[in-house]
Amino acid sequence: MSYSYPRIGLLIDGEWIHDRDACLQVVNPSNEEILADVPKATAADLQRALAAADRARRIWRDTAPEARARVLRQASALLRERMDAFCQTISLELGKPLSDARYEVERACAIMEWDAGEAVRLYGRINPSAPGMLQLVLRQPIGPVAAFTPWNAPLSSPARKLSGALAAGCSVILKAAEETPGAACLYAQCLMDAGLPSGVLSLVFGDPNEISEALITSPVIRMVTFTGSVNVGKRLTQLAAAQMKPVLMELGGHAPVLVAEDADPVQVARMSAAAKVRMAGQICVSPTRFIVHERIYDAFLVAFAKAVGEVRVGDGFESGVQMGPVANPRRLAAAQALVEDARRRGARVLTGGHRLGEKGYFYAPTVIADVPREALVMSEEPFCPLALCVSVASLREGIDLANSVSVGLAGYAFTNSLSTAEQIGREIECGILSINHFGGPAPDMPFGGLKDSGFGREGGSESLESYTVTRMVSQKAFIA
Ligand SMILES: NC(=O)c1ccc[n+]([C@@H]2O[C@H](COP(=O)([O-])OP(=O)(O)OC[C@H]3O[C@@H](n4cnc5c(N)ncnc54)[C@H](O)[C@@H]3O)[C@@H](O)[C@H]2O)c1
Ligand SMILES: O=S(=O)(O)c1ccc(CO)cc1
Repeated sequence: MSYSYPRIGLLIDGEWIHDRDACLQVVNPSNEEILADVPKATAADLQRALAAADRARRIWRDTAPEARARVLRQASALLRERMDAFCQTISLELGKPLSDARYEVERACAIMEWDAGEAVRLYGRINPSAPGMLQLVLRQPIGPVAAFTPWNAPLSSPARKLSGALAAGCSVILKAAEETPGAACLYAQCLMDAGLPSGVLSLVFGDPNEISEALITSPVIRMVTFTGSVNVGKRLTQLAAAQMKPVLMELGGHAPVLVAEDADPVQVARMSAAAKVRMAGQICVSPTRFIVHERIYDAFLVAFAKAVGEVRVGDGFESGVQMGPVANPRRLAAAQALVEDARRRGARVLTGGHRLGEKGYFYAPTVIADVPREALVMSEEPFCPLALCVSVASLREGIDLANSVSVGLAGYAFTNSLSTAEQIGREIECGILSINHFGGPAPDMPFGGLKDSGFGREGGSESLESYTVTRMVSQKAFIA
């Protein structure tokens, strides 16, 4: 069966542009076939996108919040209508199993519907004052936003950023990932078809450094939002700081999973296997360091290696496949190098630890036991299906190990003890903690990290905060 992949274009001021040199070819990571060329925005294209965002800024700011919410809800309805096209596109460009792609589309819809509701709840306040004086606190759109999204969530990452910014009343220029541009193009078309005025959204691809430099240093752009690696996040933050522009940074993680001595090791191992292979481990909240109490460590390892070893890996279009390939040869090389380094330092590979097949970027889901603290993989985000297991003698040792990395995004813990759960909740340094499950935050909960994982929150009642400024207006009833 053949599946169709969208034509990739730049969307600037309501017009799709295709006739540009290619900056990259999109490759299907399951079979290495070329899917499309990605047009490279020129410097003049970026200037046009900036001019459009500047012009549309006032139009969208002054559009009633309920009308903005209607556009987002209508776009969400279109996503559901076009579900098959989205799922096929995501599976083609990223290799995700179709069921995971469907989850991503549904999550994008839920995020947009949440933000649509928040658009009409952007309350200011009236401060108490003497008669004849009105003191208003207003929350207004910050202005044009430059948004940068990565390849691992080709739809839900752009949806997260666009729906927050658009709900708040900002125009946006999105640079989505060149590696997975198809879902972003389909998504931009849904927003246009839902009635978003021309120029409020532009979508560009090209050289990431050139684009970030041109957008962030332009006086038109008032705020920068990025999801991706810590290194790039720090570079963009420095660039924005030099222009006195605020940022929202959703960066990497290295999530610990604390398994306390009172937890059921077999049950936790089975749940851990399913969570580890989600998105082939290429997600910032992926559970990575399994920190297990020594009394249940061996039982956990046996059950974990068995469950991970049984995961069905393959092309996302095959039925029953639980994990697809990694996204690109960079991730394959990273997996191989991190496993070799851990092996050299004395870690035991219990299952996986090698590439699968020669065509496509498949890497076997891997469990590594007794990983020394100094192994590179204990501090570098693997962003591939590697699970690292370590035993600890006490909860204290486990919490200290969990907190020993420079990032703090997601964390997980398993225990049947209320006091253990309470201590972990208080002491683990991460922005998102799930106890006794691997679910992440729904759209009504704030998502974001501590330390090098970035700052700002997406989702929750905080969702629109980054995209607004607070202003005060005081108004006397008469001129004294
Ligand atoms: N937090 C996340 O969701 C996330 C997503 C993707 C990658 N990553 C991290 O990145 C690591 C490596 O992946 P990679 O090789 O794709 O990483 P990378 O840092 O090279 O790229 C990540 C994303 O940032 C974009 N990017 C790169 N330079 C940019 C710039 N100057 N301006 C704007 N955008 C820019 C890329 O186009 C890509 O979409 C992973 O190991 C992981 O740690 C994190
Ligand atoms: O699938 S999700 O949990 O929504 C999710 C969260 C974060 C990111 C960014 O890495 C992608 C997908």
